[in-house]
Amino acid sequence: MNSQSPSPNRSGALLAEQIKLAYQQAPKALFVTLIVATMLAYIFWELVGKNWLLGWVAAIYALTFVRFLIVKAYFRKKPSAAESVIWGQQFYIGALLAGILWGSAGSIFFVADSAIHQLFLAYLLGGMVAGAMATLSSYKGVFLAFSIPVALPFTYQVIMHESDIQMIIALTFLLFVFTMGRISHQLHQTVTDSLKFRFDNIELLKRLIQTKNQLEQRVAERTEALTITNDILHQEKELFQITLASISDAVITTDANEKITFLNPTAEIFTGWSNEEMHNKPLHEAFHIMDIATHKPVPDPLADYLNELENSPQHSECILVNRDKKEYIIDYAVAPIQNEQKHRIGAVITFRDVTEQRKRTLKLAYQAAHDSLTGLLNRKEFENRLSKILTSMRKNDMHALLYLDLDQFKIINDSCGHSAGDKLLRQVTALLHSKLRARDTLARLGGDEFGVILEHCPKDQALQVADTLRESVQNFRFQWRGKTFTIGVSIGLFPITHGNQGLEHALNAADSACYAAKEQGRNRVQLYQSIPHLQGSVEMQQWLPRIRNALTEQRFQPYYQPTQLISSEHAEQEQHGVILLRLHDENGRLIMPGAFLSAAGRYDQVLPIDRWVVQRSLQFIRAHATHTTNAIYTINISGQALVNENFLDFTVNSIKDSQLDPACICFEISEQTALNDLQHVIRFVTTLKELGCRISIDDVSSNLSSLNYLKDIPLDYLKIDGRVIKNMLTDPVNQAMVESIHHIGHIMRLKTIAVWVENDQTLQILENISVDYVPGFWVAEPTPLNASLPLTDKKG
Ligand SMILES: Nc1nc2c(ncn2[C@@H]2O[C@H](COP(=O)(O)OP(=O)(O)OP(=O)(O)O)[C@@H](O)[C@H]2O)c(=O)[nH]1
Repeated sequence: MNSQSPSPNRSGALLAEQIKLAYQQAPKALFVTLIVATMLAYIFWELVGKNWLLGWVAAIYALTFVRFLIVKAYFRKKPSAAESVIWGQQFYIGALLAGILWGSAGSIFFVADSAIHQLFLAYLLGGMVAGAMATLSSYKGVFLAFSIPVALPFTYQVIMHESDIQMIIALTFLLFVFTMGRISHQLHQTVTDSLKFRFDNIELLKRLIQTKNQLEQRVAERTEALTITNDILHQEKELFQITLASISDAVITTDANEKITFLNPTAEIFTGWSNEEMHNKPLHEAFHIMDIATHKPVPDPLADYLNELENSPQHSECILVNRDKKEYIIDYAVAPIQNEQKHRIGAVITFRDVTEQRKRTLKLAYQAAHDSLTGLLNRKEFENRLSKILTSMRKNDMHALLYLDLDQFKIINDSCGHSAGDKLLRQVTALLHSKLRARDTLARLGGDEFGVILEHCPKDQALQVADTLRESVQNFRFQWRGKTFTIGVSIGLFPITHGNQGLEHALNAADSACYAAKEQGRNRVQLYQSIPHLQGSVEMQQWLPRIRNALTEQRFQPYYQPTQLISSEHAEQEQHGVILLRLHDENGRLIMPGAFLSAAGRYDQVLPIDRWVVQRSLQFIRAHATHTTNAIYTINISGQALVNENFLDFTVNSIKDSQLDPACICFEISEQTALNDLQHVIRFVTTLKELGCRISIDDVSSNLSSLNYLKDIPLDYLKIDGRVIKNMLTDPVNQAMVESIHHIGHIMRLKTIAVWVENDQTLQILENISVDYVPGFWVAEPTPLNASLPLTDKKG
């Protein structure tokens, strides 16, 4: 606050202080007044009238007493600044009255003829004024209120006597009073200034105290906030430490200079170093890692991440070599630690052991790419590698693809069991391996089929390699429980050159060549290019989509050919017939089964065809069962269908669903099929026989060993091989064979059927032998099955 322009509050306080100072001086002044008044009365006792003197003294004493009481009341009351004004006025009046009384003393005690007494009076009144100057100056105006009444009566008295001495006394007295007035004014000013100064100091002090309090408060608040922050930081640190200690991942933190600042317990276990040992050590001392592929140390694991600090941590796999030189495969990630200004102040490396996981992954990958029996690559992986080779072919590259299929491997399985077959496959694998270069690829493509890729191997050299393989397999002797077996291998060779048509073509070509090798008598190498009916093989491949389309477009057509009963031994009039299969091609031409069945067999399409045939035949038989009684319909079943468990279930269910009498259905299988897989055939035949169906066996020759096997199959009909019938007229041996087959058949309680009857003489001989039935073109042409028409034949 500015001391030059005090505020109303402040000027009130200032006045109150001045009044207070005046009151504080009052007791001493009043006391002195009493002494001086008493002394004055004593000195002038004899010189002035007693009444005036006593009256004056009584008045002084009374006034002084009253003023004393006021002073006392003031200190008791301790008035506020506002109340002080009244007290000041009372004080003022008291001083004025006192001044008037002392002024009256200047008249009462004036001794006109005694200059010494006048001088003494002047001295005494001057003393009172001087005393008033000292005690009343603090309160402005009070000094004048006292001094002027004191000075005037005496001055008047002196001046009235008009002597020089008295004039001098009067002037000197007035000068003194005036001087006292000036001093009083200055004193008042000084008191006022010092009071103001005091107020300023108090104000300043107050503000200082206030500021100090505010500062203390802020310090207290800051301290409290700091304490809370410290607490939070401490808790977070605790949480951080506990989290790091309890997580299963290993964690290492570094500062900006890649010096280690912390290792969590998992990291301690993996690295073999403790947190204390590694504190402030370079990262690589604890985190010594190597590249998985090259096995070379990774010098600075953080280097790759420096440019990617903004990105989320990238994971990498590497080998961690610990303190004891033990190696782990780890998956690790690096993340930067940044300050608020985004400056890197360190890094966090987290890692975990993926050794087992990696081993499992490798194992799974290995299993996915390898054959479990032989350990060779499987077909899928073989195709992958072949595909890669084909796509990376350069102009002059020459490779070769071999397709190997063991010959008569089934015999080993059938006669010695599957485990023997497995053993043979493993031994053949080792044998083939030993004949190939390390860079060649050998794979097991399925069952007894192998594939070989001979990289950078021209055709002639590949032919030599293929023949070496073939010869090794041919010379190989398989031992099983004291017996020795030999096998062969048929190999198809496809030279891979720049501009080949891709993976599928290469595989099909090698497969076709292998198939051709089989066709030509097995145990040989067949070069794809040199197959004269190569085009035929390619055509065969084209049958796959055609057969599929024919099935979906319902272009297969069943035909029916009746069989004639020629034996007179039979009283019953059974009507027999065979259901045959034909195909209408895309242009409506009729295709015989010989054209597509081998392709169907090669490309696994026989089963869907057989299913279709069974279903359509049963529909047809059901439709005609009302027209014809005692009719038996023969349906041909392929070898692939016979060994298929689902097909047997399908057939049984279809017959049950058709609600036909199973006795009117006859299933026909070929002798070769029956002998190939006797076990499956017996199961198939027995199941259908139990259902009530009949079974016919086709193409039976006079091979005694095969007839011996057939004893075990519960058959109804025996169809004599057409090639034997055909030459009966010219070859008596054939006729004898037919007789013996018929004879054996009858002994086995089977009815015999002779096929390929092309003339009446043959028919006559067959009637003489008492063969039971004769089918074929000689009897009746096959006719398309039409559900609406009754069956007809040439019989009779
Ligand atoms: N032991 C054994 N046999 C298998 C395995 N895989 C398939 N086979 C059999 O291998 C045989 C292969 O059949 P084919 O190639 O038609 O028989 P093959 O006797 O070699 O006849 P050709 O090849 O015409 O000379 C079938 O009998 C399968 O059951 C296997 O892992 N172990």
